[in-house]
Amino acid sequence: MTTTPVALTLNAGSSSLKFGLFDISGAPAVMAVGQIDSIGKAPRLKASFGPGRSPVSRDLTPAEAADHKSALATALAVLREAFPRAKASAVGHRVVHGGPSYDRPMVLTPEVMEELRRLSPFAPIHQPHNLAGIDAAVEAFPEALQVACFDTAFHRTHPKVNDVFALPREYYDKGVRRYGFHGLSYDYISGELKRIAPLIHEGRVIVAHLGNGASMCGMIGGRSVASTMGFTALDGLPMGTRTGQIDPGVIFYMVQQEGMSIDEVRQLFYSKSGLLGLSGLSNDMRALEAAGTVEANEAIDYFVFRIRRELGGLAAALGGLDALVFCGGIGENSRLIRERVCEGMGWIGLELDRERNGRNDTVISTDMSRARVMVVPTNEELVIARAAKDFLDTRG
Ligand SMILES: Nc1ncnc2c1ncn2[C@@H]1O[C@H](COP(=O)(O)OP(=O)(O)O)[C@@H](O)[C@H]1O
Ligand SMILES: CC(=O)OP(=O)(O)O
Ligand SMILES: [Mg+2]
Repeated sequence: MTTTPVALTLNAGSSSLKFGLFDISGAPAVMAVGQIDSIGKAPRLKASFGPGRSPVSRDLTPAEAADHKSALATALAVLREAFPRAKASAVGHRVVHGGPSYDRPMVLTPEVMEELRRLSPFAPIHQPHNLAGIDAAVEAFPEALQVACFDTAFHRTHPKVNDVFALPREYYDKGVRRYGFHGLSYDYISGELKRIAPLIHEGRVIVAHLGNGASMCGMIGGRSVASTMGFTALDGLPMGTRTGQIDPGVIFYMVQQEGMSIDEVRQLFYSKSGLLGLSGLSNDMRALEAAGTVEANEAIDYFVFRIRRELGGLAAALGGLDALVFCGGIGENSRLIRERVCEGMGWIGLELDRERNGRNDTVISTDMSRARVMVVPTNEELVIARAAKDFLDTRG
């Protein structure tokens, strides 16, 4: 049996499971990363195992990933086959909701689990999967340290004005607040900026995490000041299947005039709207860019329009802008979206260099641009692995 300490990371999304295996004898070094997409529909596995080993990319049978639990079993089987002697000393979990009090990773105890279960209604398409992943991991690795890393934790530095809704005060005390999400991604980007662009890191930065879920975060000195997601991961930008910001009056209309139940409205807002709803075609930006239909183009127009609106709003909250950073599947890969977001944004100091953008360079603004535009691939798994290692180290 190997003596190398290893951490497993699990990141259960609404329809995907991302996993990583890290050697944590020093700074976490990736041994394997992978993901299973389209769980419960047409599942597909992708995994890579470092230099000299062939990556895997194959369709799974429906039974291999019928739900998150079976997807986890499949992922573990793939990892065991690739690293038969590895034994996880710690399992780090991405947990979307940490509520008002968790502002850093936590070791999972029965008390913490109970609090996280209580938060499930706040993140209905994420939290139950995160918790199911934890239960399954405890069963599979009973001796490993189980660590939760929260999407909300990074935003606990929000000033109160960015934390409240204009509701009677009692609801704030009950936890009805603007939490903000994608914090592991923002944490990673903040750390990367400190490493590769320390002066920018000290300044006013807007990070656009544009994936299937999408949000933006305004930071000063690498700390979150404001973000577009609020009480749940439904607010802010339109997403693959989520509405983003919407007049809450629409909910009353759907219930009272369309005769929908609250569950049906939830389904509609979380799973049938966003890019999918507007395009009538797909939640996948690649498919929309390729389609060229009026509806697909309108979906892209709305996505870009809302990003640009939030950019202006966040810049106002920060008192100016020193850099815009793109990350997430769309932010890291879509030249078109980046170009359209930055088009005509000279007034806010952004000037894109088309060639650099076309090459996916790290800096994609011109040398004359007052604010820098950057593409920084995010790495939520590494943030989780670091937290797991820190806990293991402090426990000796
Ligand atoms: N080359 C590309 N061009 C445009 N969009 C892309 C490209 N590659 C990936 N994407 C988009 O990225 C999104 C998924 O992002 P990702 O960050 O992996 O999502 P999540 O982690 O939230 O599931 C999808 O909409 C996908 O179409
Ligand atoms: C919080 C959230 O929206 O997460 P994801 O992007 O994984 O859906
Ligand atoms: Mg994501």
